[in-house]
Amino acid sequence: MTSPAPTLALVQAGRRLAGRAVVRDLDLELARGEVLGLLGVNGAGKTTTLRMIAGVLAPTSGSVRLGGEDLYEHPELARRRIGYLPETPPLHVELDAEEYLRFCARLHGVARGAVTTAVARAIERCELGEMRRRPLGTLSKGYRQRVGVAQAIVHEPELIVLDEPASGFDPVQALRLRELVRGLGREHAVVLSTHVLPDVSACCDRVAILHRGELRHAGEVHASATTSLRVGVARALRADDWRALPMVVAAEPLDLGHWRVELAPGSAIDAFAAAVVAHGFGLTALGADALPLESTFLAIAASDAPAAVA
Ligand SMILES: Nc1ncnc2c1ncn2[C@@H]1O[C@H](COP(=O)(O)OP(=O)(O)OP(=O)(O)O)[C@@H](O)[C@H]1O
Repeated sequence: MTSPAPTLALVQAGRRLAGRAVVRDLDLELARGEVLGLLGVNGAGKTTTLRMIAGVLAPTSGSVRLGGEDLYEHPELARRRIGYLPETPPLHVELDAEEYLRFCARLHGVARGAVTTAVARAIERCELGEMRRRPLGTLSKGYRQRVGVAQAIVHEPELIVLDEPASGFDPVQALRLRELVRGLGREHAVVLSTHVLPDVSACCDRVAILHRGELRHAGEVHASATTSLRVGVARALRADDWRALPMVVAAEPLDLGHWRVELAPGSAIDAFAAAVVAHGFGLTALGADALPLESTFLAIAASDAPAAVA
């Protein structure tokens, strides 16, 4: 039996703009139930990639496939089965959120009788209830962005593509957005471009890092998180003190009372915590260290040497 085609597949996809190869030879796959974070410095090619994935920009080489079907041989797929939040949401300022979302739902092929329920669900998920009757032109940037997310999900698409969705959000809204994206990722395939590394750690299963139009890194967000920990201790320690714990392969101080500790692959975190306590270090905090993603990103951003694709 052949396995089903992934929700999204980029096969050697590339795009030239103004005579220049802006994105080259991208190979990526994404299944329903996964959230992919697309990272890259300004100009890396994220928006161009998202536009190809969303079906609004044709690749000039390779292909983009939705459930195994070429998006450019079947352009109607994008309208019904993909939801896209571009950098600037295409809002009709004179409409209110409810009217606009009804319009979007119909445009994306939601049956007339199902529109009211679909719009109510999108309004609830994006917490737009209080604002649903206000003309879009009078909403704050954060609320307009929420309406932009709502139009991308109102038709329950298989694939949701979000370009910088947290742009204009205050910190509370940004945290809520993380929860929303995680929730969407349980039922859909989600691609999210962002500059915010903690957003990727918090709500993505996988990460792809673009640099100068090439995929420089692709892998699991949490693949190495269990071996790199941020540990708080009450006792003043030297790096050598950590050698007493058999599972520790490296330790470096971060600030007074905090260490980054690398564990040998396969080490159990509860055994490590027990050892820290048994040695009387005075454990005050223990958490996953976000550094692997951050250091990978910074190394790629700083260097033009090709890096491994995991
Ligand atoms: N229409 C266009 N014509 C020519 N070049 C373009 C066009 N659109 C984008 N580019 C170039 O392609 C490259 C990638 O742009 P893109 O917007 O995809 O990057 P990005 O990673 O999304 O950047 P940012 O984080 O700043 O939004 C940039 O060098 C940009 O100048």
